[in-house]
Amino acid sequence: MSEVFHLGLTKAMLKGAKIAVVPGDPARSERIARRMDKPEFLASTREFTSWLGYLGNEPVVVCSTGIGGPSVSICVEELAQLGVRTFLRVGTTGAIQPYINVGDVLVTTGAVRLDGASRHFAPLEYPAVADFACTNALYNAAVAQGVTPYVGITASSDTFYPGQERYDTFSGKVYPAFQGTLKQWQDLNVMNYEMESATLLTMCAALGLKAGMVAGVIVNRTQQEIPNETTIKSTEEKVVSVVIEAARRLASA
Ligand SMILES: O=P(O)(O)O[C@H]1O[C@H](CO)[C@@H](O)[C@H]1O
Ligand SMILES: O=c1cc[nH]c(=O)[nH]1
Repeated sequence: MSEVFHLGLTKAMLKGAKIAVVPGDPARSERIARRMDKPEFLASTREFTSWLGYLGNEPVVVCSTGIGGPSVSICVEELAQLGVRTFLRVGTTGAIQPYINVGDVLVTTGAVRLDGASRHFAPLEYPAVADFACTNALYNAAVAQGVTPYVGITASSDTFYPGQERYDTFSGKVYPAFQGTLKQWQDLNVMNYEMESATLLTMCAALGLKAGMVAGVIVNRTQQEIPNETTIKSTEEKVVSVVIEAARRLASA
């Protein structure tokens, strides 16, 4: 019997896990857990698919957040109720700087709060910043695997289309408030767009939880709009390796 509203999980199922790896895509949960020891399926409800794995003696829960801030906030809140204190998001992303390539790895230090959910945890003046130890672990894990990540700011939007200034082929519309914003964030040295880090980083900082964020670049918005399936797979494998190594380092710290 679930002890939380949505996730279908209990404290006993988490075996005392203090660290969670939180991808957006539910299908990614199993792929991540299977890279750990003793992978075990826990539950699948709505967008939340949960697995448990071990890194050494340390249990680590993997739970997908689905897309966007509201569902991230539920995932984090309910995992925290079950004892989790550290959250590592591993996602895909669209780069907006011309020098960042598809396949590159990005570690987010802070997010531009283009979401709504983070405002339910702290006013807009409050920064969406990553935890230093999580960021350090993600950066060092990447370097240890021969990958030098870009480190910096991510624009985190509630919408994939207008909020990331995609003039979709159906309507051709982007609401005026978002017209010109891709160029604006480029000029302000923002690395990329994704959809969860603003909520994750704001709520974790505000609630006294730790959070970090790593993403693999699957498109560069200055070059193309549609990602290549093979590239998505290889990029995902790369960032999954990084997040698992980072979790291992945090677990043994
Ligand atoms: O690959 P995930 O983790 O889902 O992350 C990115 O992909 C989704 C959009 O396609 C959004 O969730 C965005 O943040
Ligand atoms: O461009 C992109 C690619 C992945 N995820 C996003 O949110 N945006």
